[in-house]
Amino acid sequence: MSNLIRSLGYLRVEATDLPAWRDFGVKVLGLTEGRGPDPQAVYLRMDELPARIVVTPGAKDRLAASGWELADPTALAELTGVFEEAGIAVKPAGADELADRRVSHLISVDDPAGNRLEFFCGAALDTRPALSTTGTRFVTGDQGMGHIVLPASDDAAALHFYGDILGFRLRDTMRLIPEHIGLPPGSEPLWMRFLGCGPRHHSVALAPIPAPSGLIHLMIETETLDDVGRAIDRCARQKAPMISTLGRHANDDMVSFYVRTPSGFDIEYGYGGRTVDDDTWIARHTTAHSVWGHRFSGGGH
Ligand SMILES: Cc1ccc(O)c(O)c1CC[C@@H]1C(=O)CC[C@]2(C)C(=O)CC[C@@H]12
Ligand SMILES: [Fe+2]
Repeated sequence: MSNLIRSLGYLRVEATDLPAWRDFGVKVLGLTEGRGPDPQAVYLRMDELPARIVVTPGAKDRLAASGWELADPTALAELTGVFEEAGIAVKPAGADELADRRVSHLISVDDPAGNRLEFFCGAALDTRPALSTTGTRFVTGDQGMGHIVLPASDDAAALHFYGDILGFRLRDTMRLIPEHIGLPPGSEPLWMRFLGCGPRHHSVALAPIPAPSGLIHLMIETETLDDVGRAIDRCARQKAPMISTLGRHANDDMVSFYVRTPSGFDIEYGYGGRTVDDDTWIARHTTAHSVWGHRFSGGGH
């Protein structure tokens, strides 16, 4: 058990259509375009970090890596030791990768399902404020940039890696109905695991749902409900494919909707998620994904 990771820091996405991503990020999501070392990349900001979503040109649309923030080089060295003890291959970063990500220290590993994770500290701060042209403000800080849902077919292996090795805490479990995720009825029970590393209810969830892009969704959270309502209006205006209605999740209380990105995974756009205290939190188990709403269409979920 390490308990060294503070929050979700950034995502690196490879995409085939960069102009579509710039428009989607800025005009639909209300993110702010930043500048960075790669003139071909699209840097999307939410706060004082130089970028939270970095989109680089690629032959395929895929999540290249999620980046997780640690407090300092001591914590990162400790985590490196935890991986080595567990027999997990650690790839140190070269000077080019550090410069590209604007962090002082970085290592990367693959989880048991093959999802690439990067762990970093010493992120650069951007002195220019991230002023969204849509007026949107995002909830980040010690809650990080949001949460991600990653594909993981082996439940026990995923729980061991994220729980026992990374030290994430299991915050909730949901039983999935096979028909809801496009599988034949009556097969084995399927579990979705929600884990957290800080005050945010979950920073990562793991689901046995295949995802061609390597990501099921990224959740980003706004400061007001009106920010979510205005984003729904922008989806309609920009013809961005909303794949769920507005709803409130049963576990983290988030009021959100889902929209498809140009890379085929989804953004959950939410407001009002709960924070938890590890000293008093009790992990529960549910079969209902929402208190109301979240009717999915189109995308198959
Ligand atoms: C159930 C739930 C609670 C809080 C969240 O932030 C959250 O994203 C979810 C899961 C939504 C979930 C999904 O990501 C993939 C497709 C799923 C499994 C469905 O088919 C219903 C719920 C969907
Ligand atoms: Fe989510």
